[in-house]
Amino acid sequence: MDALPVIDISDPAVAAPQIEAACRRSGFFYVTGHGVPAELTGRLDAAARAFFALPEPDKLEIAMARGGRAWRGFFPVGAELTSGVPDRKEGVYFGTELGPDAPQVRAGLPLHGANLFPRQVPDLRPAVLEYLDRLTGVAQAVLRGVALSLGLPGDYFATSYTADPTILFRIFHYPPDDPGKGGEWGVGEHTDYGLLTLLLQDGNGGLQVRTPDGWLDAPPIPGTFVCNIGDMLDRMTGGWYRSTPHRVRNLSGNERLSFPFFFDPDFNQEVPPLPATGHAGGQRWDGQDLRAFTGTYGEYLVGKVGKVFPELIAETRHQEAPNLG
Ligand SMILES: O=C(O)CCC(=O)C(=O)O
Ligand SMILES: [Fe+2]
Repeated sequence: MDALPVIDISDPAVAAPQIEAACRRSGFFYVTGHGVPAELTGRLDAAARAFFALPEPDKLEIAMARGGRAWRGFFPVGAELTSGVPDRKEGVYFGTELGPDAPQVRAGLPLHGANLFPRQVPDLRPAVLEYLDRLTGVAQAVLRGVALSLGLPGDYFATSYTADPTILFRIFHYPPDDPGKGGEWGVGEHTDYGLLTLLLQDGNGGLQVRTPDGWLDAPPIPGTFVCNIGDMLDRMTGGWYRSTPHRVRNLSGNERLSFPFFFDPDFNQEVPPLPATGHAGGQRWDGQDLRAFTGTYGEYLVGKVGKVFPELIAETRHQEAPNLG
């Protein structure tokens, strides 16, 4: 199979047929024409590198346990499980910045709240918050193209499922491979949960995508984001657009950083099939039937995240959160 396509999203109507082809074929494509300045991504990268270079006790000052049910903060290498196996990566979890008076926080919704930022690297906070803002615009533009590609009005998502989107953002650090350990996975094979992921990766590479023809590298292309569709878009299109398995292994010998931005449906909304996209999908990679699930996106997400961080879900249960799947 050929390399993944590069799609200019500056005019979503022009991009729409290319998006359709990419989503049908591999579910992955590179996004260009997004307008996010290199100055901002450079600032974000520099601040993130400064954070991961701190001694572990400094990083643990913003440990996820401090984030409580908002599920924000730092986790060390080995603390996150993909498909039941610990990943060779460390990272920081962020999301939409909400203060204690936000209605979602008052209502005790899991995954909502204030971010944790390191005091030692003051540049990280403004870079992350600015980045979340810019990437929200990019995601809405891509979804405009997705809507048009499905024969829906361009603002279909922006006026419904993503009028109040669920936004999660992570910064991952993949240490160089330890040759003695035989090529551990930074992230094991998985699909993403929501609508769209926009991934900024540094120059080291290591992301692989499972296509019908086998595993394909998604090498870094400067100035682009890697975009892939998640399980909710797969479900909404009845499998017409595929949420594709992918994984990461850092064999570069360098410190790899990546910055996945997850753009997902409204936490409180159910996610039924889209109108008039009655295409037949085939059997999914892991045999899971995405249509079997009923409930809100938030319920789906909390159930999924609990498998990745078993301790956190236990803590959230302890606090008697509603609606845990
Ligand atoms: O780090 C990467 O390149 C990909 C990360 C990823 O797939 C994820 O966080 O879902
Ligand atoms: Fe992923």
